[in-house]
Amino acid sequence: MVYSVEQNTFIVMSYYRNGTFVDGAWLYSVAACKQEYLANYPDLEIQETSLEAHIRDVINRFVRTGNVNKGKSSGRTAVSEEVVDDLRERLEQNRQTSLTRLSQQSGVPVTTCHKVPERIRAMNASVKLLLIVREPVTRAISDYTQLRANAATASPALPTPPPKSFESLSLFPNGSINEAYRPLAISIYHNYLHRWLEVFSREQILVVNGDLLIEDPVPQIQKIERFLGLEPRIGTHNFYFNETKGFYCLRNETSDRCLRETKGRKHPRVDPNVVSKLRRYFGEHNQKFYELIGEDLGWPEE
Ligand SMILES: Nc1ncnc2c1ncn2[C@@H]1O[C@H](COP(=O)(O)OS(=O)(=O)O)[C@@H](OP(=O)(O)O)[C@H]1O
Repeated sequence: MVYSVEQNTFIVMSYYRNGTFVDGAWLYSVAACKQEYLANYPDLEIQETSLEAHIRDVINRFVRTGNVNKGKSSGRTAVSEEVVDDLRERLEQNRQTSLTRLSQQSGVPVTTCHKVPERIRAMNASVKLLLIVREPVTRAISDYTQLRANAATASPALPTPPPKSFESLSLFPNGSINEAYRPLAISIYHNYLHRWLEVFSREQILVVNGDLLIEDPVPQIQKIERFLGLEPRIGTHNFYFNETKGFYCLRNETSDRCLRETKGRKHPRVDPNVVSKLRRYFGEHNQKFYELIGEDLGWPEE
């Protein structure tokens, strides 16, 4: 069966329109999209299983290329979370991969990341941005924990090699720091923030302390409300500490809701000497970051 551009466009719109926002994440359903498609095109004879496969194809293509139909691409690539995860994984597997090669493998143009601030300004020059940062070593361990969890679930049918420790990925055998290890590199915040400050004024960006957001969310959310010029509505009555999860969860008149399991994973124990070494390494980078934001976040340097 050949689908028209109109039908494929309908599929993409229906798929995303029927998404639901649950526990801080968007969930999409092929089944809901299929039902809507069948209701909209009742006269077409179609096998439901082949329609499901087609919906998946169209969505994958759309995510990969930004197009609903096969054929010549517009040259623009939609960089979805999946694409970012794919890039990360490729880098994890082979840290020597050049940007050019990575770009060829993934279809993401090398310059795409560099253009994001300009593209956002082109969309809305007075946009307000939130930058949530955690102490860089904790962030790196969080990132490592997430990558390890993703690798374990990626292909459950295949035997996975035992995971490497955070220590062995962060340090070379001679004890020097592996600066190319992505979870560490991404924690050097000034490397990224300066691009945004070339495009947006400092007043347009609110830096939120992610560690305080975890410990005591209400004051941080209230800061965000003020920054966004929203009517103050959030208070302590909106949160309760969930002992099982070990994090604050949301509460309103009708329900309680925690962030999903992938948020707030237990981190592995990391050798305190390695943590100290990494904190010393981040010291000068943190100072550069503080200078850019005009605020000292007081992250430990040992
Ligand atoms: N209330 C509440 N519940 C659960 N988790 C919370 C909460 N507030 C902040 N956090 C922290 O959010 C971290 C995950 O957010 P990320 O932005 O790193 O997630 S992701 O990379 O987009 O998946 C996640 O990091 P990890 O603890 O390393 O899992 C949490 O510490």
